[in-house]
Amino acid sequence: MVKDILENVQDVKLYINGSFVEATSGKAFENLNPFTNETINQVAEGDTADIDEAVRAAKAAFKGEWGQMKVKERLAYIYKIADLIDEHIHEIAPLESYDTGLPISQTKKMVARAAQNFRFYAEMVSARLVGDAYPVDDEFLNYTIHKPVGVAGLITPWNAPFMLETWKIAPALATGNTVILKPAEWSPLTANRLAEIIDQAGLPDGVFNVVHGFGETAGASLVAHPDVQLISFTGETTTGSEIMRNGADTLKRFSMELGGKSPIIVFDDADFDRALDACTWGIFSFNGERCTANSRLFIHEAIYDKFVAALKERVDNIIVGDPLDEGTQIGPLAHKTHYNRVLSYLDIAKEEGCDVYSGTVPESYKSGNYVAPTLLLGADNKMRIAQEEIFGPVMTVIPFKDEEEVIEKANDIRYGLAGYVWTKDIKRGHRVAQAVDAGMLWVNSQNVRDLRTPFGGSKHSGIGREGGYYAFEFYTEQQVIHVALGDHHIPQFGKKK
Ligand SMILES: NC(=O)c1ccc[n+]([C@@H]2O[C@H](COP(=O)([O-])OP(=O)(O)OC[C@H]3O[C@@H](n4cnc5c(N)ncnc54)[C@H](O)[C@@H]3O)[C@@H](O)[C@H]2O)c1
Ligand SMILES: O=C/C=C/C=C(\O)C(=O)O
Repeated sequence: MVKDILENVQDVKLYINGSFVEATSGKAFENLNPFTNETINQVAEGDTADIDEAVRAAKAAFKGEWGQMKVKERLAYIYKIADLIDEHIHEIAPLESYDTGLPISQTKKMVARAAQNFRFYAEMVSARLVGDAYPVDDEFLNYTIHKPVGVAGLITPWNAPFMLETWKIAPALATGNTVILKPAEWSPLTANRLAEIIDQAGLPDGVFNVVHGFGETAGASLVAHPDVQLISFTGETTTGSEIMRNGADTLKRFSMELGGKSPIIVFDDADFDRALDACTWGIFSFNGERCTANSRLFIHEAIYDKFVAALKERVDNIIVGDPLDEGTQIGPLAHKTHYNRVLSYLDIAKEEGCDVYSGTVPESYKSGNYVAPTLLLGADNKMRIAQEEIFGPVMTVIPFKDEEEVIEKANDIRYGLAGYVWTKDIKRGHRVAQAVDAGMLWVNSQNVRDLRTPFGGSKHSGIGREGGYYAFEFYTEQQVIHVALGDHHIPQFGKKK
């Protein structure tokens, strides 16, 4: 069945105003399979004209049926999308693996999480999208309501495309906005599948639109469009800055989920085996292309040798393979360009004096974008390989002596997305977690998500938060209504005495 799905992948069109259409320019770009670097299909290359068309449709839908719809009815569509995703996991997950190189066992879980994103926001909106009341004695009742903002522009990356797209689309739609998604150009297949699912769910035309294309053209036009009220962006830090510059003239509201170089700190009293499991999973799952990956390991000097020996054994035994094989733990990186960038960091590591320890890639996979799981040993936090986001299955390993030193080093970086602390000392666990400058910390755990909590980073890792109530702050406009309950005093300007 999977073979049939992949052999029958069609060219991808734009989804605008309820129809699948070619780009206005007639142009298309090639989509490659990271496993073979062969062409999968052609993708319609949207640009300014298509963004204009999509914005027109989204604006009309917002003013029309979708904007007028009762909340219960709107949320029924959101639940329907969740159900349809669940029904089609077994075809969406292989498409995602085919397009990105992510192992199928992991994409299956991510697709299930995507369905959950829709369900979660339908529940959040029905139970929690409430305003506040501010009675003022018997003079006023002031209260707030949340209104959708309008047309939402969502710009997403290729590293976990389906899950990250739905993490934005679900709250944007559930709160009543209309949406234009600009997916990453390296991973268009499942965004297209989502358009088909949303079409099947029967949402009114123009409520959800997908414009494929490049960041510099389609993405930039979406950011600059005066009728797009907000941009939620996930991607690289430098792209985030560029987008903020380009959106300044039209005063866009921004949510920025950006890069990371997150520390995992393992103290000598940590549960050794669990810390080892978490540390390996945290850098090598998603092929290391995870924003919250623990890409900097700080390991206490008393257990450094033993922990590194155990890590090497894991690296030797990780199953590098075909992303569509159930047993595969690491697949090829999403694109040749990114692969070359990640490899360039292995050269930099050698130049900076690290001991580069890599697993192996089976000979039969040499045409894919495979980077073997790699440890950069004997590193110093000042090195480029400790400061820059590599975004591959590569972990920088740094020894430390004491708590004060490790906190300073963990924070000596421009990023602040996530962090992980391993210790059996509960006081130290809290203390160190609170001292790390990052948006999200986990104590004695890998990156386990709770959709209710604020997701996002500090410093150069982002602005704002997604998740739970935090999505309401971003995707809705709070309006306050002041109602006089009696005849309070009004100054009488210009009234003759
Ligand atoms: N903090 C988070 O939640 C989070 C989650 C996932 C990924 N990321 C980060 O994303 C990066 C990897 O993703 P990527 O390489 O796709 O990022 P990227 O910044 O290159 O691209 C992301 C998206 O932005 C678009 N884009 C590029 N230039 C644009 C422009 N000038 N105007 C508008 N849109 C533009 C791209 O086409 C793509 O859709 C990593 O840095 C990773 O850490 C962060
Ligand atoms: O690449 C960014 C993805 C972040 C989300 C997670 O790591 C996750 O939710 O598992």
